[in-house]
Amino acid sequence: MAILLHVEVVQRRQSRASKEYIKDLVHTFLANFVSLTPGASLTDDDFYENQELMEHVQCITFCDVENDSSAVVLTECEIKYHIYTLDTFGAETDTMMDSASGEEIAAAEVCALPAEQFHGLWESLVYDSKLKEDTLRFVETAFEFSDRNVDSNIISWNRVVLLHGPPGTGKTSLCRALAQKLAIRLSHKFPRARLLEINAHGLFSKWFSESGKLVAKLFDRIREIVEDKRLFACILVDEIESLAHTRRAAIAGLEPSDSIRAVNAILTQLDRLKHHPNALVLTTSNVTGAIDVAFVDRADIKRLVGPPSDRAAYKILHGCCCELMNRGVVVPKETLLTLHVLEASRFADSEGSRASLQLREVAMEAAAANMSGRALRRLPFLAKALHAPAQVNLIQFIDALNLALKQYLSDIQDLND
Ligand SMILES: Nc1ncnc2c1ncn2[C@@H]1O[C@H](COP(=O)(O)OP(=O)(O)OP(=O)(O)O)[C@@H](O)[C@H]1O
Repeated sequence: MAILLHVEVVQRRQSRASKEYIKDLVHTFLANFVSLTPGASLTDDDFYENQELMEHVQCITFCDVENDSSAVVLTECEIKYHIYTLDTFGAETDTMMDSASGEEIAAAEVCALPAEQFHGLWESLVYDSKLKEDTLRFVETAFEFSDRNVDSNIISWNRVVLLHGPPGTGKTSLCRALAQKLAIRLSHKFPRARLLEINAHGLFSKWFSESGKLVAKLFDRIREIVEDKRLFACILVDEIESLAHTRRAAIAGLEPSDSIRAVNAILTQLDRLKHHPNALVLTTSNVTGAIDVAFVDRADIKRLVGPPSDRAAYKILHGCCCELMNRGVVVPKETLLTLHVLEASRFADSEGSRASLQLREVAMEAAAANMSGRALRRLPFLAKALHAPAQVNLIQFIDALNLALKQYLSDIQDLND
């Protein structure tokens, strides 16, 4: 069976060419390649000699659902093209006024998709399990069921996703990346797409005398958006546990009891969205135990998102080092081996593998300490700022990464003591 390869093509905003024309252009260009690596992208640097591509295309990314890293042979692939432009306007904050206190609350952020700010986010997230692919497939299946009018009384699905796990493991980023990916993949059905991020923590971190009304107003606005059946709407509720926290505080008499009503209103309103086949609810939580059982039950897919394993940590640090070499921060540009190549050589020590093996040591130590993806991505910055000479080569930089990691672990230890 042929491998399905999705080729995502970002068309330049100023290009007026038709999608069909861009598709032919890219297809002809790809005939120059024998194999491609899923997750890889081609930009100006890779096709600057092709005038037509330069004029119309900003970036070409390859993704296949089965395989996230090893190369695929083009003649064995069925290629699906997705041609789109990126929205550059950024997010718009939807504010609401609590008329009793006069305080203004940022209730939601709305942004048109696919957005420039989320470009490449999907590819930058590294997980060992098939978390990204599974989540994407789940949502695609939910939309297929809706398309085929599968009776939801017989097979129930709500188009609600819950990602939970420790802070900094990429839950919010994954939700945003998923929304962007779906906006691209489902554009034949939904030519327009929006991401609405509800600030649950902001709405409930403090009691506003009119929380109930604010929730109602917020969902009036969301309903207005989802009424457009040709628009795909992703509603992201970060830190959903803050709803449960408010409920508990109200029951304990620490908050006015009508705050329970406001929280219940959010849950009911989220529930109602399931009647809109163009709406998807994405939620995240740092603490699974504290989430409302009523809510957990509604989510079709609940996935634990943990800190990167040593393999994922290596991939993340590998990507960081390559970026710094590409930008001339670490010079000269040298080859860092991928994990596949290291494994194939059984981690044999040689001139060409030394830097990679040292980087792997750092990755293994970071993973053993359960370092979050967020902390890991910050490590190269700390290494350059505090532990590297002004002119730094790759081996020196990996030494600096090691020192930065040691410092991080000792700072964490001090905090825990
Ligand atoms: N597995 C990962 N692969 C690559 N990058 C990661 C990974 N996990 C986290 N990051 C990076 O860490 C940063 C923080 O991620 P994000 O805010 O999405 O995490 P979170 O789990 O939602 O955190 P919180 O619960 O504290 O809000 C992002 O820049 C993201 O790119």
